[in-house]
Amino acid sequence: MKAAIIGATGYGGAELIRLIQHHPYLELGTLVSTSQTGPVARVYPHLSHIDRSFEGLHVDELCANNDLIFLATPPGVSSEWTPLLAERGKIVIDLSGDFRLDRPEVYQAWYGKQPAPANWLRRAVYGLSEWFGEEVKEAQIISNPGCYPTATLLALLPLLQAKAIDPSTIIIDAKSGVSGAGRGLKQAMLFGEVNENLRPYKVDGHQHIPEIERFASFVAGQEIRVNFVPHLVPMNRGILVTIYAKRMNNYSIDDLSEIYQNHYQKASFIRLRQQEWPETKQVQGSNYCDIAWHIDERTHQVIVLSAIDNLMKGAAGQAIQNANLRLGWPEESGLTFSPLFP
Ligand SMILES: NC(=O)C1=CN([C@@H]2O[C@H](COP(=O)(O)OP(=O)(O)OC[C@H]3O[C@@H](n4cnc5c(N)ncnc54)[C@H](OP(=O)(O)O)[C@@H]3O)[C@@H](O)[C@H]2O)C=CC1
Ligand SMILES: CC(=O)N[C@@H](CCC(=O)OP(=O)(O)O)C(=O)O
Repeated sequence: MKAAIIGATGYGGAELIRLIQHHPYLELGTLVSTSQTGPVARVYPHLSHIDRSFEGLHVDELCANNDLIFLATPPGVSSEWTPLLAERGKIVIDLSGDFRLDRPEVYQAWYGKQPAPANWLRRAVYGLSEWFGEEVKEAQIISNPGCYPTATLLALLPLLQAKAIDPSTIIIDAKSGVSGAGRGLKQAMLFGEVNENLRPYKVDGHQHIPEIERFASFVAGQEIRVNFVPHLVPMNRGILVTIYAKRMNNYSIDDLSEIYQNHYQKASFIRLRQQEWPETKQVQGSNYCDIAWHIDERTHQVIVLSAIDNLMKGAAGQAIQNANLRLGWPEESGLTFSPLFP
């Protein structure tokens, strides 16, 4: 199966190239760039062993030469291209936020971009693989989750489903490495401004809030609002979220362990850590999500920690996991390598 990448010059695109190159069933198809032509090595010297070039975006040619199309493009791009590709029968996996929200006005409010038409939004399946894998198997448009929502929802959903926490008390404290912001030049991402700095941002509203609330509400069966504050950390890769919520129904730490074990017993990429706290270094370069939990018996507060690599489980790794599910291959195909350590 040939897989094209639109946005192949970005960080998500480069990670997809790396993963597809080692995939047992996928082959690199067209590598689309709207700004670059010429060899991949000119943009990414670390990929100089890959004898391929970037090409412009020509829809008919792209669809004729590829089976599967990944979009790793900024917000507002996929909403335009996905309908054209899907109408030509292609499977589309979108790494951007364009198809994660079901209501166009909500997308417009949080992303400030023109949304895809509502009927197209409804056709997309949310690719949080461990929760919606059965739907992904049948989907033509797979909307890959955001990096923060992936780390957050994987930790939060089992507790919401089990009614182990009070849904009105959820606080999500999140931290990300700089690759989460993409490869584009931005003054705020200069070494001198990021190094030795810990920066909260979008405290007054991050675009991942409605995505987290949509799927938390769906699983809990009630409308949920969360507090979410992201921080930029001077490291390349990784996300760590710490979630706080009030315990309900007097659940014990053993009950929480049982909830997580029951839910994730068959999930190859979820590593449940008991009394060992997740760290970004322990998942770096891999598709794992490490989750641990604790109850403060004095305050009745549940504390859950979750770590992923934002470019892997938070983007390209999960996109490949979804391609595997969709195409009927073992879910782990091309993703079984261990984290890079140290
Ligand atoms: N970085 C991360 O950790 C994560 C990113 N995401 C999402 O994935 C998507 C890609 O992210 P990332 O790789 O980091 O971003 P980058 O900024 O690194 O790359 C985006 C790429 O999109 C291409 N592009 C820009 N404008 C257009 C356009 N109008 N039409 C077609 N292609 C265009 C650019 O390539 P060129 O100019 O060569 O065409 C660019 O290389 C984004 O939506 C992001 O929000 C999701 C989860 C995690
Ligand atoms: C560190 C950093 O800047 N991270 C980005 C991650 C967003 C992202 O990946 O975009 P989607 O909305 O498409 O998921 C941010 O917080 O905006």
